[in-house]
Amino acid sequence: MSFDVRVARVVKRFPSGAHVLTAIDDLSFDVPAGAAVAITGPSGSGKSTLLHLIGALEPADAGTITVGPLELTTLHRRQLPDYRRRIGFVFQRYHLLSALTVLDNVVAPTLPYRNPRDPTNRARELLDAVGLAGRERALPAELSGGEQQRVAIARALIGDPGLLLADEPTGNLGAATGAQILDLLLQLRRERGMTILLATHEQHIAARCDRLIRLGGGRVVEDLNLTDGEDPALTLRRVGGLRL
Ligand SMILES: Nc1ncnc2c1ncn2[C@@H]1O[C@H](COP(=O)(O)OP(=O)(O)OP(=O)(O)O)[C@@H](O)[C@H]1O
Repeated sequence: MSFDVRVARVVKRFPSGAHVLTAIDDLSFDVPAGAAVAITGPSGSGKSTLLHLIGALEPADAGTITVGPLELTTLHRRQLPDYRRRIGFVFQRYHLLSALTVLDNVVAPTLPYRNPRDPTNRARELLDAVGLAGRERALPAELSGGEQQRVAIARALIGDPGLLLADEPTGNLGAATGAQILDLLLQLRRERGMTILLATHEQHIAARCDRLIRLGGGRVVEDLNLTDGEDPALTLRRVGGLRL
Protein backbone atom coordinates (compact mmCIF):
# COMPACT_ATOMS: atom_id res chain seq x y z
CA MET A 1 0.00 0.00 0.00
CA SER A 2 1.31 3.47 -0.79
CA PHE A 3 0.32 6.79 0.74
CA ASP A 4 -0.47 10.03 -1.01
CA VAL A 5 1.00 13.14 0.62
CA ARG A 6 -0.71 16.50 0.87
CA VAL A 7 1.17 19.50 2.18
CA ALA A 8 -1.09 22.53 2.62
CA ARG A 9 0.12 25.99 3.62
CA VAL A 10 2.78 24.60 5.93
CA VAL A 11 5.01 26.94 7.93
CA LYS A 12 8.02 25.99 10.06
CA ARG A 13 10.06 28.57 11.95
CA PHE A 14 13.19 28.19 14.04
CA PRO A 15 14.62 30.63 16.57
CA SER A 16 17.85 32.06 15.18
CA GLY A 17 19.65 34.30 17.68
CA ALA A 18 17.40 37.26 18.34
CA HIS A 19 15.41 36.52 15.17
CA VAL A 20 13.09 33.88 13.84
CA LEU A 21 14.05 32.00 10.68
CA THR A 22 11.24 30.77 8.43
CA ALA A 23 12.57 27.46 7.08
CA ILE A 24 9.27 26.41 5.42
CA ASP A 25 7.22 29.32 4.20
CA ASP A 26 3.55 28.69 3.39
CA LEU A 27 4.45 25.59 1.37
CA SER A 28 1.84 23.55 -0.50
CA PHE A 29 1.99 20.59 -2.89
CA ASP A 30 0.32 17.22 -3.42
CA VAL A 31 1.99 13.93 -4.32
CA PRO A 32 -0.13 11.03 -5.58
CA ALA A 33 0.37 7.59 -4.04
CA GLY A 34 3.20 5.67 -5.66
CA ALA A 35 5.11 8.65 -7.08
CA ALA A 36 8.88 9.13 -6.69
CA VAL A 37 9.56 12.82 -6.16
CA ALA A 38 12.96 14.52 -5.95
CA ILE A 39 13.05 17.49 -3.58
CA THR A 40 15.90 19.74 -4.67
CA GLY A 41 17.11 23.23 -3.91
CA PRO A 42 20.18 25.00 -2.54
CA SER A 43 21.58 24.39 0.91
CA GLY A 44 19.25 25.86 3.51
CA SER A 45 16.20 25.86 1.21
CA GLY A 46 14.26 23.60 3.59
CA LYS A 47 14.58 20.09 2.11
CA SER A 48 15.52 18.28 5.32
CA THR A 49 13.08 20.31 7.37
CA LEU A 50 10.28 19.37 4.99
CA LEU A 51 11.11 15.66 5.27
CA HIS A 52 11.25 15.94 9.07
CA LEU A 53 7.80 17.54 9.13
CA ILE A 54 6.32 14.88 6.83
CA GLY A 55 7.94 12.17 8.98
CA ALA A 56 6.45 13.78 12.11
CA LEU A 57 9.92 14.12 13.60
CA GLU A 58 9.04 17.77 14.27
CA PRO A 59 5.71 19.60 14.37
CA ALA A 60 4.75 22.27 11.83
CA ASP A 61 3.87 25.74 13.15
CA ALA A 62 0.96 26.14 10.72
CA GLY A 63 -0.79 24.31 7.89
CA THR A 64 -1.66 20.67 7.46
CA ILE A 65 0.22 17.58 6.29
CA THR A 66 -1.84 14.56 5.30
CA VAL A 67 -0.17 11.21 4.64
CA GLY A 68 -2.53 8.51 3.41
CA PRO A 69 -5.51 8.53 5.75
CA LEU A 70 -3.80 10.51 8.52
CA GLU A 71 -3.60 14.22 9.06
CA LEU A 72 -0.50 14.69 11.17
CA THR A 73 -1.62 17.80 13.04
CA THR A 74 -4.61 15.93 14.46
CA LEU A 75 -2.53 13.05 15.82
CA HIS A 76 -1.96 12.90 19.53
CA ARG A 77 1.67 12.75 20.70
CA ARG A 78 1.06 9.16 21.77
CA GLN A 79 0.00 8.24 18.21
CA LEU A 80 3.18 9.57 16.59
CA PRO A 81 5.40 6.49 17.17
CA ASP A 82 2.75 4.37 15.49
CA TYR A 83 2.65 6.77 12.53
CA ARG A 84 6.46 6.78 12.25
CA ARG A 85 6.46 2.99 12.10
CA ARG A 86 4.41 3.24 8.91
CA ILE A 87 7.00 5.54 7.28
CA GLY A 88 10.50 4.51 6.18
CA PHE A 89 13.51 6.79 6.62
CA VAL A 90 16.83 6.63 4.80
CA PHE A 91 19.61 9.12 5.61
CA GLN A 92 22.84 10.23 3.98
CA ARG A 93 24.99 8.73 6.75
CA TYR A 94 23.16 5.37 6.98
CA HIS A 95 22.97 5.53 10.81
CA LEU A 96 23.54 1.81 11.26
CA LEU A 97 24.32 0.49 14.73
CA SER A 98 27.99 -0.46 14.48
CA ALA A 99 27.91 -3.20 17.15
CA LEU A 100 25.03 -5.07 15.51
CA THR A 101 25.20 -7.40 12.54
CA VAL A 102 23.56 -6.47 9.26
CA LEU A 103 20.62 -8.75 10.07
CA ASP A 104 20.16 -7.29 13.55
CA ASN A 105 20.26 -3.74 12.16
CA VAL A 106 17.36 -4.58 9.85
CA VAL A 107 15.39 -6.24 12.67
CA ALA A 108 16.14 -3.45 15.19
CA PRO A 109 13.16 -1.14 14.41
CA THR A 110 10.74 -3.96 15.23
CA LEU A 111 12.19 -4.66 18.70
CA PRO A 112 10.09 -2.19 20.71
CA TYR A 113 6.94 -3.86 19.42
CA ARG A 114 5.38 -7.19 20.03
CA ASN A 115 5.45 -9.06 16.74
CA PRO A 116 3.00 -11.76 15.86
CA ARG A 117 5.58 -13.09 13.38
CA ASP A 118 9.32 -13.43 13.88
CA PRO A 119 10.76 -10.44 11.94
CA THR A 120 14.01 -12.30 11.18
CA ASN A 121 12.65 -14.06 8.12
CA ARG A 122 11.25 -10.82 6.80
CA ALA A 123 14.64 -9.14 7.38
CA ARG A 124 16.37 -11.93 5.43
CA GLU A 125 13.93 -11.47 2.53
CA LEU A 126 14.61 -7.73 2.50
CA LEU A 127 18.38 -8.24 2.58
CA ASP A 128 17.94 -10.55 -0.38
CA ALA A 129 15.82 -7.91 -2.14
CA VAL A 130 18.56 -5.28 -1.70
CA GLY A 131 21.26 -7.67 -2.97
CA LEU A 132 22.88 -8.57 0.36
CA ALA A 133 21.94 -12.23 0.75
CA GLY A 134 24.84 -13.97 2.49
CA ARG A 135 26.03 -10.84 4.31
CA GLU A 136 23.59 -11.14 7.23
CA ARG A 137 26.29 -11.77 9.83
CA ALA A 138 28.67 -9.04 8.69
CA LEU A 139 29.17 -5.89 10.76
CA PRO A 140 28.50 -2.51 9.13
CA ALA A 141 32.22 -1.59 9.19
CA GLU A 142 32.91 -4.59 6.95
CA LEU A 143 30.66 -3.22 4.21
CA SER A 144 31.20 -0.57 1.54
CA GLY A 145 29.20 2.67 1.69
CA GLY A 146 26.79 1.45 -0.98
CA GLU A 147 26.28 -1.84 0.89
CA GLN A 148 25.66 0.01 4.15
CA GLN A 149 23.04 2.13 2.41
CA ARG A 150 21.42 -1.09 1.14
CA VAL A 151 21.20 -2.29 4.74
CA ALA A 152 19.64 1.06 5.71
CA ILE A 153 17.09 0.63 2.91
CA ALA A 154 16.22 -2.89 4.08
CA ARG A 155 15.83 -1.53 7.62
CA ALA A 156 13.56 1.26 6.34
CA LEU A 157 11.33 -1.33 4.66
CA ILE A 158 10.92 -3.71 7.62
CA GLY A 159 7.73 -1.95 8.74
CA ASP A 160 6.28 -2.19 5.21
CA PRO A 161 6.01 1.60 4.82
CA GLY A 162 3.57 3.33 2.49
CA LEU A 163 5.98 6.26 2.24
CA LEU A 164 9.76 6.32 2.13
CA LEU A 165 11.52 9.56 3.09
CA ALA A 166 15.12 9.68 1.90
CA ASP A 167 17.39 12.59 2.85
CA GLU A 168 20.38 12.73 0.47
CA PRO A 169 20.51 8.91 0.33
CA THR A 170 23.27 8.99 -2.29
CA GLY A 171 25.16 11.99 -0.88
CA ASN A 172 28.00 9.88 0.58
CA LEU A 173 28.36 7.65 -2.45
CA GLY A 174 30.14 7.97 -5.77
CA ALA A 175 28.06 8.66 -8.88
CA ALA A 176 27.87 5.04 -10.08
CA THR A 177 27.01 3.59 -6.64
CA GLY A 178 24.54 6.42 -6.04
CA ALA A 179 22.78 5.63 -9.33
CA GLN A 180 22.59 1.94 -8.35
CA ILE A 181 21.04 2.87 -4.99
CA LEU A 182 18.47 5.04 -6.70
CA ASP A 183 17.65 2.29 -9.20
CA LEU A 184 17.18 -0.07 -6.26
CA LEU A 185 14.79 2.36 -4.56
CA LEU A 186 12.80 2.78 -7.77
CA GLN A 187 12.68 -0.99 -8.32
CA LEU A 188 11.47 -1.56 -4.74
CA ARG A 189 8.88 1.16 -5.27
CA ARG A 190 7.60 -0.61 -8.40
CA GLU A 191 7.47 -3.98 -6.66
CA ARG A 192 5.88 -2.71 -3.44
CA GLY A 193 3.97 0.35 -4.56
CA MET A 194 5.32 2.81 -2.02
CA THR A 195 5.63 6.58 -2.45
CA ILE A 196 9.14 8.08 -2.31
CA LEU A 197 10.15 11.62 -1.37
CA LEU A 198 13.86 12.06 -1.82
CA ALA A 199 15.95 15.16 -1.04
CA THR A 200 19.00 15.46 -3.27
CA HIS A 201 21.57 17.91 -4.59
CA GLU A 202 22.49 15.66 -7.48
CA GLN A 203 21.03 16.27 -10.92
CA HIS A 204 21.57 12.73 -12.18
CA ILE A 205 19.64 11.39 -9.16
CA ALA A 206 16.78 13.90 -9.45
CA ALA A 207 16.47 13.15 -13.17
CA ARG A 208 15.59 9.49 -12.46
CA CYS A 209 12.52 10.46 -10.41
CA ASP A 210 8.99 11.07 -11.76
CA ARG A 211 8.90 14.63 -10.63
CA LEU A 212 11.18 17.35 -9.33
CA ILE A 213 10.08 19.91 -6.76
CA ARG A 214 12.69 22.61 -6.29
CA LEU A 215 12.60 24.62 -3.09
CA GLY A 216 14.01 28.09 -2.52
CA GLY A 217 13.64 29.87 0.80
CA GLY A 218 11.15 27.28 2.02
CA ARG A 219 8.84 27.70 -0.98
CA VAL A 220 8.26 25.76 -4.20
CA VAL A 221 10.10 27.59 -6.97
CA GLU A 222 9.79 24.86 -9.61
CA ASP A 223 7.58 21.79 -9.98
CA LEU A 224 8.51 19.64 -12.99
CA ASN A 225 6.93 16.47 -14.29
CA LEU A 226 9.73 14.20 -15.55
CA THR A 227 7.61 11.31 -16.78
CA ASP A 228 6.47 12.36 -20.21
CA GLY A 229 8.07 9.33 -21.76
CA GLU A 230 11.11 11.17 -23.04
CA ASP A 231 14.61 9.80 -23.39
CA PRO A 232 16.33 9.73 -19.94
CA ALA A 233 19.33 11.56 -21.41
CA LEU A 234 17.01 14.39 -22.45
CA THR A 235 15.47 14.48 -18.97
CA LEU A 236 18.95 14.75 -17.48
CA ARG A 237 19.73 17.65 -19.82
CA ARG A 238 16.45 19.30 -18.86
CA VAL A 239 17.18 18.85 -15.14
CA GLY A 240 20.87 19.63 -15.70
CA GLY A 241 19.89 23.05 -16.98
CA LEU A 242 18.41 23.82 -13.59
CA ARG A 243 20.36 24.97 -10.62
CA LEU A 244 19.69 22.36 -7.96
N1 LIG B 1 16.79 22.71 14.39
C1 LIG B 1 17.02 23.88 13.77
N2 LIG B 1 17.22 25.02 14.48
C2 LIG B 1 17.43 26.20 13.86
N3 LIG B 1 17.45 26.36 12.52
C3 LIG B 1 17.27 25.27 11.76
C4 LIG B 1 17.04 23.98 12.33
N4 LIG B 1 16.88 23.08 11.32
C5 LIG B 1 16.99 23.78 10.18
N5 LIG B 1 17.23 25.10 10.43
C6 LIG B 1 17.39 26.16 9.44
O1 LIG B 1 16.31 26.04 8.51
C7 LIG B 1 16.75 26.29 7.18
C8 LIG B 1 16.45 25.09 6.31
O2 LIG B 1 17.31 24.02 6.72
P1 LIG B 1 17.28 22.58 6.04
O3 LIG B 1 18.25 21.73 6.78
O4 LIG B 1 15.89 22.13 5.93
O5 LIG B 1 17.84 22.91 4.58
P2 LIG B 1 18.31 21.91 3.43
O6 LIG B 1 17.69 22.42 2.16
O7 LIG B 1 18.02 20.52 3.83
O8 LIG B 1 19.87 22.18 3.43
P3 LIG B 1 21.09 21.20 3.06
O9 LIG B 1 20.98 20.96 1.58
O10 LIG B 1 22.30 22.01 3.42
O11 LIG B 1 20.94 19.96 3.89
C9 LIG B 1 18.25 26.61 7.27
O12 LIG B 1 18.40 28.01 7.29
C10 LIG B 1 18.65 25.99 8.60
O13 LIG B 1 19.72 26.70 9.18
